[in-house]
Amino acid sequence: MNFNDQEWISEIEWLEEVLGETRKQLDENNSMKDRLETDTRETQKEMWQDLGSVSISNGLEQIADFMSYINTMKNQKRSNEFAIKLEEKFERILLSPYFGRFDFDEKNTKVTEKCYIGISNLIRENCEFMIYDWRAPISSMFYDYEIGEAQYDCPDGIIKGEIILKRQYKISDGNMEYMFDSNLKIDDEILQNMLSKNTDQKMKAIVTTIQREQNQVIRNEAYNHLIVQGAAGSGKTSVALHRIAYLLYKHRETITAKNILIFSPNGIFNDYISNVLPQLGEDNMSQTTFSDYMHAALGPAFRKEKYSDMMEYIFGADKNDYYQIRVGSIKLKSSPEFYEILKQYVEAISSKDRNFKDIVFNNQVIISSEEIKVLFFEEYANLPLKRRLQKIKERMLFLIEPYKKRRIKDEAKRLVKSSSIIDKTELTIKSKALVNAELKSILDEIERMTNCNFVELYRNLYRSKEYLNKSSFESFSVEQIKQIKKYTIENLNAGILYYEDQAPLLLLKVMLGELPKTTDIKFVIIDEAQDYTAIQYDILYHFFSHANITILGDLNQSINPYMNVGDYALIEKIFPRQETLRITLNKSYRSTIEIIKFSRDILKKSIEDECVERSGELPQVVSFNDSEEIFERIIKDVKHYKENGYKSVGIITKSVKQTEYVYAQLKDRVHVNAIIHEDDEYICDTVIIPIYLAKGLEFDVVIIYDVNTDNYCGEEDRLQLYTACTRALHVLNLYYQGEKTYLF
Ligand SMILES: Nc1ncnc2c1ncn2[C@@H]1O[C@H](COP(=O)(O)OP(=O)(O)OP(=O)(O)O)[C@@H](O)[C@H]1O
Repeated sequence: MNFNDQEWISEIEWLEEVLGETRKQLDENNSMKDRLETDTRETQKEMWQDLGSVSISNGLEQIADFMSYINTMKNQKRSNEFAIKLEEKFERILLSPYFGRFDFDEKNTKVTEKCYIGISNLIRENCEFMIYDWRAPISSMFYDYEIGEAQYDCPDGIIKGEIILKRQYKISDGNMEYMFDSNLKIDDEILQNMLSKNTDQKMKAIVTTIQREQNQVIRNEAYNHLIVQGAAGSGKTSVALHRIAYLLYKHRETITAKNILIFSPNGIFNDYISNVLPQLGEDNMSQTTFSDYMHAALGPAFRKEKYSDMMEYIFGADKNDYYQIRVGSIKLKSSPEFYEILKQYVEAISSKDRNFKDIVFNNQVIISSEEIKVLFFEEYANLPLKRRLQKIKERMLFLIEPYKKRRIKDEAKRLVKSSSIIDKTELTIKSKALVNAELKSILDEIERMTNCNFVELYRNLYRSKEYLNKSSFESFSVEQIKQIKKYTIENLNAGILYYEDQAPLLLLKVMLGELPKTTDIKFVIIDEAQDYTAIQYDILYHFFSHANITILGDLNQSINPYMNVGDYALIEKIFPRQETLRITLNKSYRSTIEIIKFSRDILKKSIEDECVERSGELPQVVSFNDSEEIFERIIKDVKHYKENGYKSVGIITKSVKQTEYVYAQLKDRVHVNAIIHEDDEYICDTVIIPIYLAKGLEFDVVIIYDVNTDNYCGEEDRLQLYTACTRALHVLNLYYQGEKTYLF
């Protein structure tokens, strides 16, 4: 759209006014910061001068003075940190103060408000908003409405009116590059422009082009928990991070970034997303992986396998008999049936009579078996088993105590009479020792009745005939179940906890009441949600039942064929239904139409999802005579694409083993990097990487190494291949030698 001179001039004037106001506020802030720094130095100096004359006589008074200095310095530090944050904010505004504007006629008022939208608020002394933060209630209309009737929700209620103008800007280094009116939704032109760029850095903020359906997720607070299913590239991770920024703004009085925790697939991904919140002017939230969180909760016992080691085993190990048992074990323990059985098992052991016996000491019944049963089955029935048994044990020991004391006294008298002990300490030690020996069998009995050893209970599950049998697991043969049970017991005996046993053991601990809930985390984000099992969700819900949980995933990207959620209905059984909303994001933003179409064909199901109309090269599937020919082609490709301005090239393999092999072949012939550990740094360059570490990432160019029948041989490889293809923004090439996989 062309602007007449007057319109352009008034926009430039407004930009100057905004920049001028920002500079003024920046100067004021800087003067205040200087003053604060001087004050802090002065306080320190004064304190050391005063402390230099410490004396014993006025000690207390000086402690009070000292505390007062410390408090003053703490306040000065806080004010200083605040001033630094403000300085950063003003500097950000000077570079690009706003990216959008809409003019809003509020109903029943005669005023039209020009709302400029940027990363942060800019407010004049007279309280006029020169820029609204994109997260302010009024700003939601920028994302939700086109020209015409509009409304927004604010603390005073719903405000209705009409949007009469919508405009977008590109301002860099304080200069207006362009602006245009967008009468419809946030204009595809800007979006297309953003999406067609090459990735030259970690993940970026999308605040200027957030789409309406994405905005619904970012700002949704009507439900405690959200489950977001979104196609590959539909912006789930971006939405998750912008939601965090939104929550930090909305609840700034009560929460900080420390109260938000994101569960992501691995350290590479954590690194990849680490720039988004700082770009939005916020501190990064706490980040973890389920594996790390679980390992900490399980404690130091056992050699615990890492998630990536399990994945490597699944994709890289020889498929011998042992492999079949291991994979069977992973499948069985990740199944919804196993989850149900584990719950039934806990229910059963929690209500099983533990053969309670009378506690008799010195011919006196201290607590009868009937009384213990009343405690166990009635009085403490609402507590989880571990806590119930602990309380019963404490009660028994409490009841024994007076009898024990009396016996010690009697024994001491007897010793005085019958022996030559006169030393009081020796007498106490001896009489206590004698009574403790008498009590040994009783204490052993109490221990037997109240002991709750999780590992033993977990092991017993595999020893029992009742729980794990053919009738519960139709897709497993009797022999397979027998082998899995034996294999599990052997590993537990050897002190090894394979990844598939870790969540069940942890859930057992959780259900029996061993682990407390986490209360300082108020918002939890679970990304790549398809890769969690029902047991893992139950654990997360237990730990974070006080928090709001947002779950984002794509069932079509379940890269672990044996360990995944399978269906969100399972999660809805764990999270209270009335508090949980399921949302779908069905527009893809990442890839060209050609890549999206090619990838969707791999899924072999009809998908109605939309995509941004951006065209590029057709994906190439090329056959070669041997690996060496593939390597030569990859070398040519890397050079070609780099020369043509593409920044990131992902050479995706099946496993770490294959990544290492390809890297060894290429490293001296072309500039490449290899990512092989889950905690490696994200590299925006040419990288060779296994699929399971590449999930969530994206590359300008994706080359999938050797899509032959050896590497992609069965249905269990379909979703991996889909995930690999959908990592590409602009170019996708698939190379193979031998026979091409039948999957596409
Ligand atoms: N509204 C938007 N405006 C601009 N870019 C967007 C928008 N939404 C998503 N994108 C871009 O699309 C790409 C994919 O986004 P993101 O990684 O968040 O999607 P995802 O659903 O998590 O992907 P996947 O599940 O396939 O890993 C990113 O480059 C992101 O910047």
